Parts: sequence; C-alpha cells; structure tokens
Amino acid sequence: MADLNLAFLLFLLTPVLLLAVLFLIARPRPVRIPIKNRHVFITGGSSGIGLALAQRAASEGARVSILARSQGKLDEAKQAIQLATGIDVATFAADVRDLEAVKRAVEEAGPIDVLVVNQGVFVPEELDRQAIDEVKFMLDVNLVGSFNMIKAALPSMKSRTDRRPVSIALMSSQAGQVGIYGYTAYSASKFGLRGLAEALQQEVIADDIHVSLVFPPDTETPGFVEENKRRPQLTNVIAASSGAMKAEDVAKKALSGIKSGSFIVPCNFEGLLLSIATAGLSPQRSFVMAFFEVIAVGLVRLLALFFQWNWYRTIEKWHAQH
Ligand SMILES: NC(=O)C1=CN([C@@H]2O[C@H](COP(=O)(O)OP(=O)(O)OC[C@H]3O[C@@H](n4cnc5c(N)ncnc54)[C@H](OP(=O)(O)O)[C@@H]3O)[C@@H](O)[C@H]2O)C=CC1
Ligand SMILES: CCCCCCCCCCCCCCCC(=O)[C@@H](N)CO
Repeated sequence: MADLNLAFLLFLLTPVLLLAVLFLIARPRPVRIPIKNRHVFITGGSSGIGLALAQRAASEGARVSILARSQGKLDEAKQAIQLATGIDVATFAADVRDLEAVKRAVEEAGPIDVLVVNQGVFVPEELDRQAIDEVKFMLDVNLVGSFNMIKAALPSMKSRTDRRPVSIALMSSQAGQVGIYGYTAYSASKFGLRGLAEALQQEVIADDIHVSLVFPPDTETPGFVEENKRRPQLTNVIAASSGAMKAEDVAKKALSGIKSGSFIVPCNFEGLLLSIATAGLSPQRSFVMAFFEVIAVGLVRLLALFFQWNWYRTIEKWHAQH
C-alpha cells in the first residue's frame, strides 16, 4: 500500500519535476522586445504580409520603414497606411539582391530596433520543368537577399547606444518546415533561413539581439494571387493540409511572436503541430512550450506520418489519372 502511494506520488511529481528542470534550463532566457517609439524596418513592406505588419507596427506606435523594389508600390503602401492609421512611414526603393543598395537604405533609415526580413518570391513548379534561372531567382531573393539585409543592418544594431533588446525576424513559411511538391527551390530557400537563424542567434545573443522565424501557411496576399495562377494541382492539395490565413492575422501572430522574442513563431494550429514536429535543436525560451514539446513530440511524429501517408496516396492517385 505504501509502495502504491509512493508510485502514485512519483507519477504526479514527474511533470512538476520536468517543468522545474525546463524552467531552469530553457535558453535563451525569456525577453520582451517593445516596439513603441522604436524603429521597425520591414523588407517587402509594400505588399501582403509585410504591408500588414507595417500597418500594425505603425498603429502600435513604432516608427516604421519599408523597403521593396518598386517605388510605385511603396508609395501606394505609404498612402494606404497613412489613410488607415494617420501615420507616415519611410520608404526605401532597393533590391535585396544588391548589397550596396541595401546598405545605403539602412544607413539613410537610421539605427534599426526590429528588422523584419520579409521579402520573398515564390514560383511553384516541378524541378524537372523549372528553369534554373527561376530556381536561382528564389534562392537569391529569399536566402541571399536575407543575408544581405542582415549584413547591412547588423553593425549598427550591435553598436547601438540604447542598451534595450532588439530583434531580427525572418519570414519563412510552413514550406520551410516541410518540403512540399512544387516547392523544391522555395522550400530550400526557406529551410536555408532556418540554418541562418539558428546559427545567427548563437552569434548575437551576447549583443542582446533576438532572432525570430515566422512560419505562415498559405496567406491571402497579392503574391499569393499571382502564385495561384500557376500552382501545380498537387501543390494546392498538399498545402491545403494547413488552412489559409489573412495577411492581417499572420501579421498579428508575427508581431506578437517578435515582441515575446519567440524563436519559432507558428501562425495557426497546424503550424503549432508542425513546430513541435520539427522543433529539433532550435532554441526555446518558454519552459511551458518546451514542456509541451517534450510531452507531445512522439504523438505529433505519428500524426506527421499519417499526413505523409495521405500526401503520398494523393500523389499516387494523381499519377494513376495522368
Ligand atoms: N502569401 C503566402 O501564401 C505566404 C507567404 N510567405 C512569405 O511571406 C513573405 C511575404 O509574402 P507575401 O506578402 O505573400 O508577398 P507579396 O508578393 O504580396 O509581397 C512581396 C513583397 O516583397 C517585395 N520584394 C520582392 N522581391 C524583392 C526584392 N528582390 N527586393 C526587395 N523587395 C522585394 C515586394 O515588392 P517589389 O515587388 O516592389 O520588390 C513586396 O513588397 C515572403 O517571404 C513569402 O515567402 C510565407 C508563407 C505563405
Ligand atoms: C505534424 C502534423 C502536421 C500537420 C499539418 C501539416 C500541414 C503542412 C502544410 C504546408 C503548407 C505549406 C504552405 C506554404 C505556403 C507558401 O509559402 C506559399 N503560399 C508561398 O508563399
């Protein structure tokens, strides 16, 4: 009887002990990154998710700068934000593939507190059919362009006199957590951002710079409308495993993830499952999230295998019909 009581007590204590251990070891330590009266610099800020983020940050009292290639689209975005919030944002026309141009923009914009590297291009097609120039285009804009942006902003972020924590956020995609049919180049570019982000966080933690990686599902944006005109049917079906979101909702999740310094920022419920399934060795500041990861990882892996089973069945059927 005494043994049974002891066993029961241990059973109850295990989660409490686990929580206590995780509380002690979760790294990096929790942080808050305020944006009010601070400078938020958003690439790809003239459209879609970037524009929604710019508007939200502006309405929360940040000083906002947006960067994109087309000055025309930047002007329209500036006007839209002015109309919606009464606030003026600064615009910078530059291509992220051009390091010198990006450096000039960053210098002109002034010290950055929150850098959101959000620009991205997506042209889905089977690799066998896709021109190598299109592959390079996606890698250049999404991955190399992100390196350029960070290289340009990092020196002044590190040497800031204001000692408050600052942030570098990268816009990935759920296709940066799992490879999806039609997305060889796009997924590669977004998986690349993860390696960049994990390594960078270790390099800049001593400077109180905090890295966030945002993983949206399909999101209603001008870019998505374009993409849909040529998306392979199988890409559509597989991507539909995660519900589509509105740009404003993604922006809301992204900004709250950034402000709480979360390394991984999922945007919907499927995204939360994906983030647990692919947590790997990514940093985790929240001991509560760490607890759920440890508890759920086995079951979520099982669920992931069911998803793959379903996707491969769809692919087989599609081939049988074509
Ligand atoms: N919409 C979706 O379904 C999803 C999108 N994402 C990611 O979110 C991010 C934003 O996507 P979304 O809002 O849909 O995109 P949009 O196509 O609507 O907007 C893209 C923005 O990036 C800018 N941009 C594109 N190329 C460059 C470049 N070479 N240099 C500088 N700026 C550039 C565009 O302006 P301009 O053309 O003038 O340069 C525009 O401001 C991307 O990284 C995308 O991969 C992730 C998951 C889902
Ligand atoms: C463990 C259980 C997991 C359950 C859910 C799995 C769902 C995976 C769906 C992936 C969808 C990828 C959409 C990419 C959108 C995108 O980036 C393009 N629109 C280009 O912008």
